[in-house]
Amino acid sequence: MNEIKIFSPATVANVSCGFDVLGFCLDTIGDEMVVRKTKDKGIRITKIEGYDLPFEAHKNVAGVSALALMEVAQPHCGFEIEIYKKIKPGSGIGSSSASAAGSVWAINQLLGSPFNKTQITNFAMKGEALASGCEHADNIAPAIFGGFTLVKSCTPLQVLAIPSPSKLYATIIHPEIEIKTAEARAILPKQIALKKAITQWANLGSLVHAMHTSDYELISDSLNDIIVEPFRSQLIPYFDVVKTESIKAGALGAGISGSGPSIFALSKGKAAAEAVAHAMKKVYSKTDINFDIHLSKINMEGIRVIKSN
Ligand SMILES: Nc1ncnc2c1ncn2[C@@H]1O[C@H](COP(=O)(O)OP(=O)(O)O)[C@@H](O)[C@H]1O
Ligand SMILES: N[C@@H](CCOP(=O)(O)O)C(=O)O
Repeated sequence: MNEIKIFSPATVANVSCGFDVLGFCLDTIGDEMVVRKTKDKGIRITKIEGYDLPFEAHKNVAGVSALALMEVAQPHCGFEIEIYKKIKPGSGIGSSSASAAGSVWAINQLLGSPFNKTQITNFAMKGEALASGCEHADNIAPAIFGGFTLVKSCTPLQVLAIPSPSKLYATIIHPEIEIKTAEARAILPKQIALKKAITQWANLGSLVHAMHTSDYELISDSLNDIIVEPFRSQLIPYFDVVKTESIKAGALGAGISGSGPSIFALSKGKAAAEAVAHAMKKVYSKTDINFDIHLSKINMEGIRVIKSN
């Protein structure tokens, strides 16, 4: 195989109570990338469509993760990368992760799959660190493993695949303001009160249990974030109204997607997710903020091949 075209999905990180550890993979929104072998060694980004992003490999997350893989793999060829960007950078649904994960996933395929998913995640984290200022894998892991993932540890990297109930649907609204992940991290407190930590890890534990047992009521009861959301929600206009209206419309829960400004809701079944989309739209329609909305089932496969030759 000399060339591969892939779909690299958007992802929702944190999922309310799982800051930096929990995430899930979306099905209906993602970037496309073409990666091909070249005789010249090294990584070249030859095309970027959709958004204005750096072409220099060491400044683009797709290049940084690819270079990390190359350093270990030392292949006898190089690679050129084309990025067809559909996920707006800074939208909170893993735009940088889709590129960072996509390039290494594709190169691994072209090299005959010498690395496993955990190793690919490790390389991709190097790219993600360029965008967010630190290595976190809660977007990268669901893009590579699919479904819901829990990052038990970053060093050494340990990713757990969490099952999810089959009727779970996500609704995402993206109000068109940009929040850089690095900036949304900088406003967070360095220390938290033990009492709050106890509530948060109880919610995370019960959410993971609920996913294993397909207990939708417990999912609903666990989707709370009392640590990060109070700070970041101030950066998102009408966040509280969108959240309240989503839950009134039938969502199991709603919260900030990644570092925002996108807001996600989880619902039981497509009809409920559509009702939530309607309620979310209604809020921003009354303002001068532009938005786009996505409905998606949980993508259990993660990154996938569109074509190869
Ligand atoms: N291939 C890429 N895709 C997206 N963002 C990239 C890429 N390469 C570098 N970046 C930089 O990463 C930042 C966006 O990342 P981030 O703030 O984490 O947004 P998101 O939450 O959408 O991932 C921007 O500063 C952007 O210029
Ligand atoms: N855990 C990270 C996730 C950032 O997600 P993104 O989609 O906004 O890049 C954080 O919350 O900072």
